[in-house]
Amino acid sequence: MIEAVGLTKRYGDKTAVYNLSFQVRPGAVTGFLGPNGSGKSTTMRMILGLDNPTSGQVTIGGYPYRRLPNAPRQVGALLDAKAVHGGRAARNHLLCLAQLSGIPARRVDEVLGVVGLQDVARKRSKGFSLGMGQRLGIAAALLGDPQVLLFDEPVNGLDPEGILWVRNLMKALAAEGRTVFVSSHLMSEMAVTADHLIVIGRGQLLADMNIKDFISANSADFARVRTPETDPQLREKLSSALTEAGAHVMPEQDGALRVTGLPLPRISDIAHDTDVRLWELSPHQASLEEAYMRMTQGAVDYRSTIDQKSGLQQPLPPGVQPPMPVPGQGQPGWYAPPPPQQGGQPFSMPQGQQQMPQGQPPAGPYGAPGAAPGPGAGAPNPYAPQAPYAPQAPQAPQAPQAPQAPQGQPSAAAPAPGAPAPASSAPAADPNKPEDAR
Ligand SMILES: Nc1ncnc2c1ncn2[C@@H]1O[C@H](COP(=O)(O)OP(=O)(O)OP(=O)(O)O)[C@@H](O)[C@H]1O
Repeated sequence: MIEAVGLTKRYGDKTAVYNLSFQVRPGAVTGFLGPNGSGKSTTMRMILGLDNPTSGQVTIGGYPYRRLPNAPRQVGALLDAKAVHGGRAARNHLLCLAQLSGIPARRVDEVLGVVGLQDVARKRSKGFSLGMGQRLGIAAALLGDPQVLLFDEPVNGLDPEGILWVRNLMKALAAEGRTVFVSSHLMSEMAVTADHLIVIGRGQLLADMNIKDFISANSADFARVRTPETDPQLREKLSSALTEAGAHVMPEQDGALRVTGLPLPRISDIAHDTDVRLWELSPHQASLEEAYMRMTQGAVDYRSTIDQKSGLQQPLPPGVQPPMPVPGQGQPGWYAPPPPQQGGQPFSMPQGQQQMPQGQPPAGPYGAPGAAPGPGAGAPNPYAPQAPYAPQAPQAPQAPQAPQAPQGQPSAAAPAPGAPAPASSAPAADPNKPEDAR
């Protein structure tokens, strides 16, 4: 188990992590989420002894990483896939790591097979693609057959087959009782991989809960209502009647209406009373992405602006409307708060219609996709069936409270021997400036 207590890290004036306390338990995949610059990599570096906390502590199995007996056999990590000697062949890179940790050489061939790199084992890693580099980093993490594994953005650059493989790998490792802590910005992937979530924003804990609880706590169910396309006036008529009855109604791109704040039977009654026929009236649950966006919207530091293309844009032809926002694509305002709802959820999802799948770890050990038979490639390749996942629309954001400005001294990074290299850094900001809110 990984346990952080009051973990704080400051780089000069910049507070990267503030007073984080959480536990990452064995036997589950724990997703580590947060916007860019929220402190995920910094936290992982502190877990691995690559950075010293300014205050607080983090332990693995009760020990700080640097005091862990034979740490590389107990903890494996992928922090930065580029942190390899590019002139060294993949196999030699792993052999060096193995020798440093007293791991037998045959294990190197095993992990090369597991990640599907056996055919390029003797090639220099500087010629590797991003995805091949990720696979090599994962191989290094698995080398010591550790009980605790940390992965920072492991699916970066992987092809769809590789993403599926990593998903199954994480689940299989957790099913074997290991502690698996994985950061990612790919919400759809996290939704089908993680059992538990730790979410941070601006270095502070925003949520530490089961993934299903996270979605229900941060999103509202909604109804999709579709009126006959042949008569657009019916849509307007129903929309006004629903709004009058207290619903929040948003048009969707395909002509349907997204309705929150009223139970399904009430929507049906209103449609009947206003003499509007319905082509669809269906219950929906928000996705992890929508729940995440809602929770973290107030903690996003780096936000894009609309490209005005000043002087470059052709005016729209007469009668042509600008495109509508698409749910889940993050347009400003899409996650705006809906009006208050009475009694919480407008309606509940019927049993068996929950869209968040639970982890379904493959029965056997993990294997790489497309791994040709070779040294150590004997592991079966479990493409476990995946539960369906249908992203739906977002709801209201809740701005997290701005952290207090903690007092403390910056401390220098000090990599531990045999541990992965730290991730890159960015310019510091003044934590006491109002716009930084730290
Ligand atoms: N060595 C460093 N010196 C100064 N500031 C740093 C250093 N490392 C990280 N930071 C700052 O700490 C904050 C957290 O960075 P960190 O890399 O941990 O975020 P992250 O959540 O991993 O981001 P991303 O999702 O973009 O990878 C950022 O504002 C970053 O600029």
